[in-house]
Amino acid sequence: MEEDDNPPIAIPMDEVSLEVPTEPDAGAPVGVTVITGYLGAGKSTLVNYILNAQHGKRIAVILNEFGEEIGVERAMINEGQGGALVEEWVELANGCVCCTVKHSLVQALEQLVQRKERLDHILLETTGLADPAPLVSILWLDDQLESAIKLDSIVTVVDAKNLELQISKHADSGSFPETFIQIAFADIVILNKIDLISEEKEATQIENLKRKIHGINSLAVVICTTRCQVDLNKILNRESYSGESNNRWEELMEESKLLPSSSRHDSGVSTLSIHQPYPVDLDKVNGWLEDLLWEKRYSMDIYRCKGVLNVHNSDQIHTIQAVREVYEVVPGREWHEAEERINKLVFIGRDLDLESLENSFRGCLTIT
Ligand SMILES: Nc1nc2c(ncn2[C@@H]2O[C@H](COP(=O)(O)OP(=O)(O)OP(=O)(O)O)[C@@H](O)[C@H]2O)c(=O)[nH]1
Repeated sequence: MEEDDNPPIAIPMDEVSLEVPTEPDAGAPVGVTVITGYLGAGKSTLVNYILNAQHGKRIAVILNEFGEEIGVERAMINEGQGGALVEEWVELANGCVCCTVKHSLVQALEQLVQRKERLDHILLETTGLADPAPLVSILWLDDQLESAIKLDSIVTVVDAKNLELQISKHADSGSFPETFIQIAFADIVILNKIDLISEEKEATQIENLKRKIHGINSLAVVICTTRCQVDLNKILNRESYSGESNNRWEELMEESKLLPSSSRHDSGVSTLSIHQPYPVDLDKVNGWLEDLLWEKRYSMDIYRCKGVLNVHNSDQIHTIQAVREVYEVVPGREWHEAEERINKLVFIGRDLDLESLENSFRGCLTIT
């Protein structure tokens, strides 16, 4: 099949050789990785690569033409161990992803994982979906409802040859094309088509592109590929939305070159972080998040927020996760003795204003 041919709606995987390290426990929800990316960036190439790789996992791939009319769709599942592809029917309501489809999609996913042969992972390619947020929040919320599936992470494929043009063309225009939004929501960015960059310029161009990606989303892990040939360990079971993954993104926050002091107000899509050592009142933090995310009191368009909180009278690290207006604050492990108790919050969005964020957050502190 040509890569550009119509792909099947859902497909799973053959047995394989790339190792996916952690054995999922039988009762645990099956992880769903959402794949986004601009037209032609290489999403189908990634899906085909995974379908043909040797990793020994049963991975279903669902390709969904959001924005198109959606009805009953075909799903194909490989029955492991060199077995034949089995077709499934995934029933999706017609309509927009913001309303009916997302619920029927979750139901369809749940039916898929309730088959007698357990799936190890699901990839959901979101062709035609400019903004993954509605889908992401419903998958994430569904996890909170303890269903058979859970959102694992968002992978955005970008075209290394065209990214610079796409970004610079829209940088000052006030329009925010898919590329910005898709990078802003990404936990992992696959910087694909590296082969199309001339060899002598490769190192500097890659550095430059990584800087641009991190300028939009400092927390994204960037992986360079040709034809999306990526180590699956790096994109599956990342648990980007679980409290357990805090250590990983705490490290990222340390490593990422966050730029609060140089860009105090950025009208584009960017990342900002705030740091405060004093303990906070949890109720006030909830009120503050609702002001920010629901009421948009400070006129910022926040796509993602991640962070840790030093909560008054608590020895537990509390973590914040937000996707657009949906947020949660969850208590996690205890602070280690040697650890500096601190509030660290990272925001990814448009029109971010450091001063407003810092000033308003001060209202949550129990010490002023
Ligand atoms: N040279 C080169 N070509 C690539 C690479 N990855 C993908 N392609 C080609 O780029 C074209 C687009 O790739 P697709 O995988 O179809 O991209 P897509 O994101 O699924 O595209 P849409 O479904 O149209 O959104 C195809 O012709 C691929 O063969 C790469 O790393 N290098």
